[in-house]
Parts: sequence; C-alpha cells; structure tokens
Amino acid sequence: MTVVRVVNPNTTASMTATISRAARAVALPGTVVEAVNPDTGPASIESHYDEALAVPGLLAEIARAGADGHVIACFGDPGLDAARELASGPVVGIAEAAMHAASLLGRGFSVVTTLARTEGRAWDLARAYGFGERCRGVHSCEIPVLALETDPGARAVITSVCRRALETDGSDAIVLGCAGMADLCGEISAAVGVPVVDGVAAATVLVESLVRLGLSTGKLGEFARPPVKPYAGILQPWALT
Ligand SMILES: O=C(O)C[C@H]1NC(=O)NC1=O
Repeated sequence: MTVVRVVNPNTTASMTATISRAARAVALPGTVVEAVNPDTGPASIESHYDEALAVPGLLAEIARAGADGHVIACFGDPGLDAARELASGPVVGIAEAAMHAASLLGRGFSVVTTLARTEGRAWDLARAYGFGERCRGVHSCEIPVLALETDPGARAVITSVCRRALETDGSDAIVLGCAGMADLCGEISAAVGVPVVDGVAAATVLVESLVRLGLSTGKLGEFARPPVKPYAGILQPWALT
C-alpha cells in the first residue's frame, strides 16, 4: 500500500477537501491519499508574503512520519526544495507536475491562474522547470483564491479566460494555476475543447508512480538532510535532530 500525503499549504479546510477529492479520483485502489493542511499560516496564498509564511506549516506536515511521498498542493510550489531536503520519499509540486504533463500534450500550453500578481511566479516556475518555451502564456482571472468556492460566476470567468488564452497563445493545452480549481478540470476541458491539466491530479499520479518505481529525491548533495542547528524563538519546534 502506498501513502501519498497531499499537503494544502494554506489553512482552509474546505479547499483541502476539494484537493482531496481531486487526488482520490485518480489514485490507484492500493494508494491511500492523506490530504492535510497546517493549522498555522495564511488562509490562502496569493503573494510572496503569503508564500513565505506558509512554508513553516507546510514543512511540519512534510516532516510527520507515515507517508511514502508528498504533493505540495499550491501552484506556487512553495517550500519545494526544503521539502525535498526533509522528506525521505519523492516530493512533487502541482505546478511542476501540471507543466510536465501539459508539455506532453502538444507544442505549447497556457497557464490560467487567479490574481494577476501571481503571474510572474508562474513564469518563474515555468522557466525554472525548463518550460520557458513550451509555456506560451500566463493569464489571470482576477478571482481571489477563496472566492473560487463562493463566487457563482467564477467558473464562467475561468472558462472565458481559458478560451481567450488559447486564442491568444495558440497553445494546445491549459494548465489550471490554482489547487482550488481542481474540480473544474473536466467541465472546462469540455467547454474549450483542449486538454485541461489539474496539477493536484497530475502530481498525485506522478508521486504514486515514483513510489511504485522505487524512486525518490537524490540525497547525496543539495537535497541531503539539512545540518542540525538551533532555531530560536517560534521556530524552535522546527529544529532537526
Ligand atoms: O497562487 C495561487 O493563486 C494559487 C495558490 N494559492 C493557494 O492558496 N493555493 C494555490 O494553489
């Protein structure tokens, strides 16, 4: 039995439930999906500040024993490198997984995300992961992350931005730029007529496959366990042994 811990780094349990449904929908029968979120940190991640303050809570969830692999279920892939130092199993971010999957579906893909201020981060990740050319455009809906659950017009807006992205970019696929959009994949794909990739599902399947292949992060160099040292103040609980 494989245990994949899917970590929503923000503290909104209803979003964790959406993420859990998307991950469980694609996991194999022998895989246990453990969807969690920290109890400390931002309610949603929409800025560099939010992202920085989400990382300690995220790492606490990564550090807990009992998982064979981890998904970081936030499109900024926050704390991914630190999580890889800490975890013994594979760790995959949803942006990374979605971009890899989309790159196999055609010559180029477009990212559709929430707020315009997060577009730069999506471009940074695309370039860092080697998809600077394959990523044809990053577009935003100007819908706050938590409004995805409460705004009845959100689906229509996201679908419209996806349609415009395809026209503008000439891309072959869409990457949804927020874990909170995970439940919109099928509906939007049917509406716009191209594959729409949800990073939660893509990362869950990727981690599951890596575990089944007996593969994990290389620990000889950069991603070896961090050196032991004191951590003062409120971060004292994060000190390693
Ligand atoms: O960066 C974003 O807009 C999306 C990102 N924020 C969040 O709380 N979960 C996410 O997937």
